[in-house]
Amino acid sequence: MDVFKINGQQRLQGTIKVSGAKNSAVALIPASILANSPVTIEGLPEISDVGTLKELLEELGGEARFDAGTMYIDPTNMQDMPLPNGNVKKLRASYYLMGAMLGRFKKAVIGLPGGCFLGPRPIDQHIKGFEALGAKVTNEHGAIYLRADELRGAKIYLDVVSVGATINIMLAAVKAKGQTTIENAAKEPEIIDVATLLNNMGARIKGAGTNVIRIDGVEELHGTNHTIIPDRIEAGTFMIMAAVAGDGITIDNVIPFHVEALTAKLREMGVKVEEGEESIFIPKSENLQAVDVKTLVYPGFPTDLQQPFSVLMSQATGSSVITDTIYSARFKHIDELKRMNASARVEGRTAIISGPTKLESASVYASDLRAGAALVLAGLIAEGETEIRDIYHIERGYSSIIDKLRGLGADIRRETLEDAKPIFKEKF
Ligand SMILES: CC(=O)N[C@H]1[C@@H](OP(=O)(O)OP(=O)(O)OC[C@H]2O[C@@H](n3ccc(=O)[nH]c3=O)[C@H](O)[C@@H]2O)O[C@H](CO)[C@@H](O)[C@@H]1O
Ligand SMILES: C=C(OP(=O)(O)O)C(=O)O
Repeated sequence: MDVFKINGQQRLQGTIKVSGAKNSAVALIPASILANSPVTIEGLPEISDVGTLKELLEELGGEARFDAGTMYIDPTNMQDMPLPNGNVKKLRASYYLMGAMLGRFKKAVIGLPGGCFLGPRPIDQHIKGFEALGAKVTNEHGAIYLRADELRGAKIYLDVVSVGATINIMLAAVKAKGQTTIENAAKEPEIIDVATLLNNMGARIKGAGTNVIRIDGVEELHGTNHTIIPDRIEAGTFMIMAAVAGDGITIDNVIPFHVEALTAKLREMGVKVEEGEESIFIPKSENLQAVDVKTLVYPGFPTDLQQPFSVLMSQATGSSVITDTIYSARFKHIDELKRMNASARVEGRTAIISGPTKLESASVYASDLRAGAALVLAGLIAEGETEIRDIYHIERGYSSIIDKLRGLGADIRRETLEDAKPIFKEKF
């Protein structure tokens, strides 16, 4: 069992480069299943979610090679193998195999997805979409069975604005007969990225990035080359790190427009954010002031940044409040931060954090991906050596994190501990 050890209170300086977006990568890779010739995706992050999806494509009989951020995928010999267990349980985004396989084979058997536990994460809107397109969908012993004689375009109104359902319905609809309309669609940049790949494969999708997406079905999709967008959540994590532990940090390979909600909150706290075309510079921050944050669907403040942001709140003067309107139980990191001397409490969907507090090192557990990111930030500013367990969560989403942080002067290393048993079990 590997852990991260961080010797805190080193001031960080320099340039850190953001990798390709995890939440695009995990949809772009399954989208390749729909092509009748090879697809190449460039700029992919080297994270375990990408490795797991590569293995899943291979389980389907596809050929996939991954080298230096570029994945070559030949989907021509893939078959509709059932995937009820195993790798599908390791990540949330295995649900995209449902839409992609339904679109290509008109049938699929996919185990219910894994990923971070943040409260209930139903997939009823995905299923509603597949059924509207003509699929019969059943849940048998924890696996979803999908089958359609023919997929026909339909008008689908999402009851909940869902990133996953929006992309999954796009994947299933691109080869359906006729027009599909997704109303109340999610608008995240990753949805535009997936639509761009699909359109370059020959699909006809309009409106991605707005709340109404129209898809005119086509007979065939072909291979293409695609370069992924930068990861706005990784960029945001580094911006927060720069505000809390930096002596001047440039975040490179970021689209400043994608992180505007965070930039606005940082400025409200007193952080200076200097935007370039594809970079952001944050000088040393002083006299941070408490703020309140409410997570919302894009372009609102992302739920995926509220956990790292809570560390910054612990260093601000006054009482800050975070309300997570997307997930009901995304506060497991708060107990771990309290072990490090943070002054915080959780009330329902809200965390109240008072500061500024001097954080102290402790042995802590990453209960999920962004909880892990929050603990890394806390370890960077804490006095003494912090040990973070269950780091496999962090490695689902942060590419080369040790090397990147060391490049700024952080004292962080990975160590193997024989006795470290994970306490937050993966949801297999
Ligand atoms: C792989 C990926 O892209 N993961 C992201 C994606 O997750 P994911 O796609 O799972 O999140 P959704 O946008 O679907 O979920 C948003 C909200 O809708 C609810 N819901 C969703 C689907 C459904 O069928 N029924 C339903 O009730 C969820 O419980 C949640 O409260 O968007 C989340 C919200 O920005 C991010 O935190 C995740 O990092
Ligand atoms: C919740 C997240 O990921 P996933 O949906 O893959 O579990 C995340 O990226 O913060």
